[in-house]
Amino acid sequence: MINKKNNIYNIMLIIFKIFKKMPLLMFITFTIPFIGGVITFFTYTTQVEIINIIVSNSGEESWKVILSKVVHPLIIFTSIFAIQAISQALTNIFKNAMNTKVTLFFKSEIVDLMNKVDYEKFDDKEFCDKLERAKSVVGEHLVGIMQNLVSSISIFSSLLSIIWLAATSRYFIIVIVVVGMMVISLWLKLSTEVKVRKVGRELTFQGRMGDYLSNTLEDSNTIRELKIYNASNYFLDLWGGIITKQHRKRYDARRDEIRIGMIVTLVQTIAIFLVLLMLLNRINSSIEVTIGTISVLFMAMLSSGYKIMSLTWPLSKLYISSTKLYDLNEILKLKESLKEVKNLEEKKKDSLLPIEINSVNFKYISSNKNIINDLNLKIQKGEKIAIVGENGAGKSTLVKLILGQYKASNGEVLWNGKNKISSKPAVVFQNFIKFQLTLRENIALGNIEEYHNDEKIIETLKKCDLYDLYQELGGLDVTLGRLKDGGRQLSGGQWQKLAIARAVFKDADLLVFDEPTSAIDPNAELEIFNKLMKICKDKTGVFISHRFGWAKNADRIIVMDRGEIIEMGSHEELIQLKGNYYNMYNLQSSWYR
Ligand SMILES: Nc1ncnc2c1ncn2[C@@H]1O[C@H](COP(=O)(O)OP(=O)(O)OP(=O)(O)O)[C@@H](O)[C@H]1O
Repeated sequence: MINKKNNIYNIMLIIFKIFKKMPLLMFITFTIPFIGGVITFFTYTTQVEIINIIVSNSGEESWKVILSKVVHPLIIFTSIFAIQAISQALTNIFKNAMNTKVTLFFKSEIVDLMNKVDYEKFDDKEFCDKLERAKSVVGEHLVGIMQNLVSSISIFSSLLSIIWLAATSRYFIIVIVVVGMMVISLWLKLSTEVKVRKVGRELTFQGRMGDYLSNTLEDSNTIRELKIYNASNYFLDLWGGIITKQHRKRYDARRDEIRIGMIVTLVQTIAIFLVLLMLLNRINSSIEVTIGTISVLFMAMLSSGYKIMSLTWPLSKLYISSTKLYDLNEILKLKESLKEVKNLEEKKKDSLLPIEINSVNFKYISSNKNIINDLNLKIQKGEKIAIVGENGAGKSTLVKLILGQYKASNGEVLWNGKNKISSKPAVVFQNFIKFQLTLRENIALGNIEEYHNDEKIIETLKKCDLYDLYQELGGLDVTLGRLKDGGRQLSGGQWQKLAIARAVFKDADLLVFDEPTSAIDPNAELEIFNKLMKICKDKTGVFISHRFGWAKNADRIIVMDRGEIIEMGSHEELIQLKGNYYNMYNLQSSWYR
């Protein structure tokens, strides 16, 4: 049984996914450094050849004759170096291309999942945590993983070239000793490196805490307050305690590393000594073993120590960082299971109306009580409905059910007689988005097909009281917000009007406004509300607020309390009823008198 949390399993899974997506690019990116490393073997063989030529001719020939004999292997030697330099440059080019594609691929997979998954999933804490961790992997983290993979391949293949060189001695036991030395040293070094890194990771919270305390201690405002309470020493002790603890843990981990480092050096020295002994023993009995082979293999084995050290670095990093790949794999698995869920295809001609809510109960995943209780409501085509009620009454939840974002726990919601929503209404949410894009984009995102329809955009701006802003900006393509240097800052009210304009631009037959005027001052509020009523003249409008003043002009006012509709009717009817609406209306209107 495979442990799904196993780091290596998760790396393999991600590599497989990347390979499926971009087989050629991945093949090239991994193959070039591999070849670059393996051809080191030919630098060794030419070195062997050069040394052998020099040794065998040193007594008899003049230096010019020797030089003429080594010219050929020297040319091969420099050509291999040139090929390795080119392969290095090519690896960097392909690596960068692959990093960009990999980031784009996984990011779009996550965004796609977020679009497809039921809205309710975002109330599931476990899902949200997993999603956050998966998102954090994509980008820098994944790029780091790919870099480490490529570096590991390159170093690993250069180690292979040493094994290949050992194999040329035609003495099998030498290959075993060389491979054994490499495996043992790599395993020992890798296990300690992983241990040290794990300690580093465990210390990240302590590190952040230490930084926080250290910065706090140097902050003049904090010093002022700590001085009053005479508490600086407490903070100093807290900080001192943390850094001493960190130091001790790191020291323990490093002490192990030194011990293992000594064992590794011992293993390598013994292996080199053994190989040397075996080769010297065969020097007179075989033509395969020459001074050249011995000296080059000796130097190559010495350099393998350094290569193993440099391989443990990317490998241990790869191992540690791949713990996060588990979350990414889990999220991608969920995406696979949603493959069948096609993005809602907008059938603009399909009307959503009337909307019938029949005996609906609703409860959030994270809550154990009903937020909507046995609610019945019918919204007719062309109606303007105001939903009012105190904070937490369930107004926004009811709207989420109307929008089809959440499914009723009991009962049914029908859109034009169907239990599935087939087109999207236009909505202005309480926490609307301030897109740091141009004025045009902020409106056209409501209906991207009309992106170039300047006339319609300007008409919408006029309807939503934003024509002055448009004139002041001098065009539709001016960037809004803080992101761009010189970008135009807007007030909260202006941003809210933009969100309203975006919804109006959509041309939907149902418009929903969840607290559409909360950021707008009371004087402008009534004006905007009256405008919204006009905008919705031929449409159906659902307005939510816990302010009662502007609901007067709605065809029907729904008063909610604790998930139930407690009163329903026109303003006049509810005033006559002298119930909750009457009391709250009078109370709120007294604030403005
Ligand atoms: N995602 C959620 N998970 C769990 N409980 C929620 C969630 N969203 C809202 N609630 C709870 O449901 C109840 C109704 O919230 P809702 O937002 O529908 O009220 P509201 O009438 O729109 O309030 P307000 O006027 O403050 O916006 C509240 O008790 C709230 O805490």
